[in-house]
Amino acid sequence: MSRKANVIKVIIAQMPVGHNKEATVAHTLGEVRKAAKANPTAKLAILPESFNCPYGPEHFRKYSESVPNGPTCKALSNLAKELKIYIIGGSIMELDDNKVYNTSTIWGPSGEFIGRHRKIHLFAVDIRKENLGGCTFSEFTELTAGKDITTFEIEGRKFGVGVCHDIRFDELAKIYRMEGTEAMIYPAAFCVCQGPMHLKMLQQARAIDNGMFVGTVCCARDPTPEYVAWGHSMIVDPWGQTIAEAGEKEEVMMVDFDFTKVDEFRKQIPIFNQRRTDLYSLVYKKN
Ligand SMILES: O=C(O)CCC(=O)C(=O)O
Repeated sequence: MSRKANVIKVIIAQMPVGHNKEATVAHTLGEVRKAAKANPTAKLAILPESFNCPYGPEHFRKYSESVPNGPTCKALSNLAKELKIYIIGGSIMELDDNKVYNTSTIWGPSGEFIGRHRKIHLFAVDIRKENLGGCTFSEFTELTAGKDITTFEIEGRKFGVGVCHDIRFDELAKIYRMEGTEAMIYPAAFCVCQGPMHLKMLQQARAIDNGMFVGTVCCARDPTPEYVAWGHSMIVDPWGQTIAEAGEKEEVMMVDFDFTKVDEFRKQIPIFNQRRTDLYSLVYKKN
């Protein structure tokens, strides 16, 4: 068996999303290119949720395209090949058989399509909170939910992918843990209401529950649309410590995922093996 990497350097690209899809994609991928050239040891780049489409149900179908052969996918594939890195392409709106999915695509260093994660838990809330402005939003009118979990490996370390609201479901993260995942990545678009309340705590909870890295890569703040993104992309280590956090604006961070922390946490706090599976169980009903 090949040796597992101890540290994997990752580019976290918190980017703004405009109304001109081509221009947004070109800008985002250009910033990733700059970061990768300045940091040639980076192995993976991650983009935000809905990174080429303003986050609102009225836009989803209009901006949707086919996976893996649409124009945004081609651009992601070409960039991965040019830079010889892995890319988790945030998410885009995928059109398939007249249905629209919120889909994260994953690309390998030869530009190959490794897989897709269709957001499993569609987002719908109606929150009223003094001082935070509240949030009423639903993806259910426009989107279809995915059914499958998605993992892939870089140098012997297993990454799992969810999309934004998927992070609220501890069962899903546990299933990924049962599949051997060591880092969960959630391209996200938390807004200014739930972001400050929950984003960090959710990441810490999923990380400590499962002894794994948990990363969110979010859209940068644009105060003009109805849905105002919180920004604050963040990487939390298996011990629940925040090792990187962006502000609210466009920002590219370089983050070392030191996987020896996963090994240490799992050895020193062996809760996964202490589960009372004689008393309870969690089952992934694979389709
Ligand atoms: O779960 C939340 O509060 C936010 C989720 C979200 O913004 C999304 O799924 O895009």
